[in-house]
Amino acid sequence: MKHVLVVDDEADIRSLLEEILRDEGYIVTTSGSAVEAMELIRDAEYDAVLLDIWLPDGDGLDVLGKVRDLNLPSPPEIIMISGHGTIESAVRATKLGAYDFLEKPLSLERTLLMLKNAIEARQLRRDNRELQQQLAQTAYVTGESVPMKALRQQIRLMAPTNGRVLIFGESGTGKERIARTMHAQSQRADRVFVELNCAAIPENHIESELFGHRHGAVDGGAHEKRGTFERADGGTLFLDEVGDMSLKTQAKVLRALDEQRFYPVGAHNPVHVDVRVIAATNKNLDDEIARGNFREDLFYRLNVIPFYVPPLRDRIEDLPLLAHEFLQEFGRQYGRPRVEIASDAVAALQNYRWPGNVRELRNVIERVLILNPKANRIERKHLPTLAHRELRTDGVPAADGSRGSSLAEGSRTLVEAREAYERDYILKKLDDCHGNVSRAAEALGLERSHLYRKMKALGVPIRE
Ligand SMILES: Nc1ncnc2c1ncn2[C@@H]1O[C@H](COP(=O)(O)OP(=O)(O)OP(=O)(O)O)[C@@H](O)[C@H]1O
Repeated sequence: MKHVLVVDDEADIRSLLEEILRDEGYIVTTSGSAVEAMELIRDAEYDAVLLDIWLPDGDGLDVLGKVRDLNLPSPPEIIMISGHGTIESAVRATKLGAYDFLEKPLSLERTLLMLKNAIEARQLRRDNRELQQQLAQTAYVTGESVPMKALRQQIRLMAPTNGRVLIFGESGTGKERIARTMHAQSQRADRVFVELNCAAIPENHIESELFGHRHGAVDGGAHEKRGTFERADGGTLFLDEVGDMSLKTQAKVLRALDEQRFYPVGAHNPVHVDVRVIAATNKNLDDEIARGNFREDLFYRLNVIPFYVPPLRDRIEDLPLLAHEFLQEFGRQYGRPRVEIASDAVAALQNYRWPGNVRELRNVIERVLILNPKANRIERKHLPTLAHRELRTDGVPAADGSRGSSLAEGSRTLVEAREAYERDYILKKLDDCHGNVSRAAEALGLERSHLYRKMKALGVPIRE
């Protein structure tokens, strides 16, 4: 429920507004003085303040200035109330940052509408700030291994240019993270970053997802839809799993990249856009080109600069840093900011091959925290049993010298056992189908996009 503070020297206006606003579902606090209003604003969070300009112990304008000086993390929207002869001050107040002003005698309809709009504006500002913070939080790439340092250097060089980048790497290695970091360091940082995962969308929908459609152009599509290219206008479009597009869609994407314009499905006029495209794939596109599945001209258009992200097992020295980072992230999220991880647990984690790469590590750390709510220190015994077949046998022993044993001898929960079974079964079907996800999906009785999402969630590497 939204909280409104009414500050007015006239008692009957205060009580009238209080009654009406309560009926409208607001929580209402009232005050008749400038000093008290300041105290209230300092002590509680209000969504909006209706503030009279004339107060017995001060001026509404002073209150406005003081609220601004408080630098509150989420300040209220302030609507000034002016009587005769104070309209000029009210106009000045809006210049000083008040949302708007209302004249006495108050119109009920106008007051309610303005209050609603002010509260919505505040909410939008908050959402926007949160989005910016989220973006800033994920806009860096952790890792001190040689390839990760080199990648960071490449990002720094490429980000400010408009150059297209194609990122290669197994599932979960951090390709999207790299794309977001590039966007955050680019001149488009204050514009949108739009992601489209070409593998997660059924083949016959990709075109309308990318380019949108006009009224009635798509089955069941009674309304118009803006595609990802249009939504990304001015910003960055991240095309994930770009190797999963049909040849027909590839031809359209090629044209859109060349001309920076395209035709939505069923449209007669083109839409012009200014979009930077960053693409990613976990397929070997050279092979796909040789097999006739991927257009060579599109490959060169996208691949102005190639970025290679190595799998986690090939930069296992990055694991301790990543594990600590995820521990801190989830520790904060679950109200345990001081939780630590023991070095034998880190060593055991380094002894695993991480087929699902950094995503799998992040999931494991979150799961360990949830399943051990009392542990302030994560030890080896707390780790789940990870798939035995993925333990390292490449001569890289864990710090404690162990090799080839499961991470923890503890018993599995039902969820873990089911996940392990599902993972093994999917891997077996993939083996049977020589890694072809579409055929494995058919054999398992699943939609390809559904199997794809499942593989991602279970940390099954996607190597078609
Ligand atoms: N270097 C890194 N530092 C911190 N977090 C990372 C890093 N790399 C990956 N992550 C985290 O791991 C998870 C998976 O990363 P991301 O989605 O970028 O991988 P991806 O290669 O795009 O995967 P997919 O190919 O399956 O789409 C995300 O939560 C991401 O924030």
